[in-house]
Amino acid sequence: MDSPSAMELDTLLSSLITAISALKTSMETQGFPPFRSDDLTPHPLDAGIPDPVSFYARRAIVGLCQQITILVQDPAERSLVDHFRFVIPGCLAAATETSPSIAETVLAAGSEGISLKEVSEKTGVDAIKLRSISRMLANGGYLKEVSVGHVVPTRLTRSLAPGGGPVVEMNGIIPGYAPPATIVPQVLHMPSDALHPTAFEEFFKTPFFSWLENNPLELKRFHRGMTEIENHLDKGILVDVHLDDLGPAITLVDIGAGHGGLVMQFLKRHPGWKAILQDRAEVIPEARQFWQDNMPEALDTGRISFLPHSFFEPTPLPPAPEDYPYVFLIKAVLHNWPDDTVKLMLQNLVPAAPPGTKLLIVNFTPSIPDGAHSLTVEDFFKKIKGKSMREVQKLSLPVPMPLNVGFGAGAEYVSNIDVLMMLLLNSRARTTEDFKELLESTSWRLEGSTQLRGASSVLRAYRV
Ligand SMILES: C[S@@+](CC[C@H](N)C(=O)[O-])C[C@H]1O[C@@H](n2cnc3c(N)ncnc32)[C@H](O)[C@@H]1O
Repeated sequence: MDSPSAMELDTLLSSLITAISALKTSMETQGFPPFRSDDLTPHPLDAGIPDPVSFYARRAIVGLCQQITILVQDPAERSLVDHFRFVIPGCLAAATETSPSIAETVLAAGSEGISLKEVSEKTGVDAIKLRSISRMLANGGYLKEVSVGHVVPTRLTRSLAPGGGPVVEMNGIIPGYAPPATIVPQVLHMPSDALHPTAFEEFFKTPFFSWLENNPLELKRFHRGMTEIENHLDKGILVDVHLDDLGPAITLVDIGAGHGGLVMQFLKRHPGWKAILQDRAEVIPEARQFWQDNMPEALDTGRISFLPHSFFEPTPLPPAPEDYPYVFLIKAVLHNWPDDTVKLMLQNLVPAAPPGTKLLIVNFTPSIPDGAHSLTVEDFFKKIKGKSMREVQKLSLPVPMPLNVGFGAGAEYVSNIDVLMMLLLNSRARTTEDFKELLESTSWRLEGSTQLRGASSVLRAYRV
């Protein structure tokens, strides 16, 4: 008879085979080429929005592979490997920061590859350091050492080369966001609220956003990195958020709107809608210019207007016209603030929100454990096969067994952001349960949440 641990491994393996075969079938149906680690051209699944089966199959494969790793590896070795993970960002920064960078030099060499000696000459990186760094990069799949001292690029090398993804820009601000992690034990007992210093403040003696404002170079890279993250990890927001049921005539009020790029897409999709973009006064001229450049007719017809106002103060909005009720939208803002501040922000909308007013929150949302269920990976892929994302959203399926909560490592990025927000801002990535509590304490009720193909979800609430 199988021992219990052998059975667990068997279940993981058969689930993995199911997920891989779902991915392969989906790719073949769409005429996509197979993945190849030496393919230097972007794969169609890495660009655009993947179909639902491919999206979930990739998540399941990553999650299951990690579960297999942690099941079979010596726990002491596993934890020691995790302990040393802080060396990885250093190597990623090393691969991107010189000019030319290690990554672009290896990528430019093409499939023939290049000797580390040549990479060292071209980039100016010390040959001995380069060897260690490149071996670490090879462990992560960012390049491959095919013979001693000779490396070839892989399909991941591009992600570290200029224009390849968010990491190239984000590496620039490591000196800001990595050091606070070193003092976590010293801040563990401090409350995570607006009244107490963050790990960042304990380390740098200044709040994170002030530090950014005082470091214009980092600030520039931070904003570029944010845009890249949205382009790469939250591609699903526009296509997967469906708001038709809100009615043909509403006034969307975007709180902390930035330029209001998503609102612009919504106004294009819903010709009867108007919108108000609220942000700090200094952001409004840029936002107005963005609309002037991209949708000037919305300015001319008054469909878009701007409200310079801090969300820390009660809204100055007059009651909405009856035929154009307000629908509030808060996108990619709340994860920057601790709970007490978020409560204040939600409370500040109430004066302009008669009972029934809708509120949409688009944010990173870590999963919570599903209730008891028996849905397996095999059932999951059978149920979503051939379905559109909208149909999949309506099925509201739990994460299939034996995957860990939220597909585990399949959605690891959200856990990274959760901890980063703790370190920098005494905040967190909030689950639906967290939001339920915050909303209920501020005259709102959570109606439900919808998963998107990306790192975010959309939560719907209404004013009670
Ligand atoms: C991470 S950005 C998100 C922008 C936009 N919602 C998006 O998804 O692209 C956070 C936004 O909050 C705004 N913000 C920060 N403090 C604010 C305040 N006190 N009142 C209003 N907006 C504020 C910032 O100016 C910025 O536009």
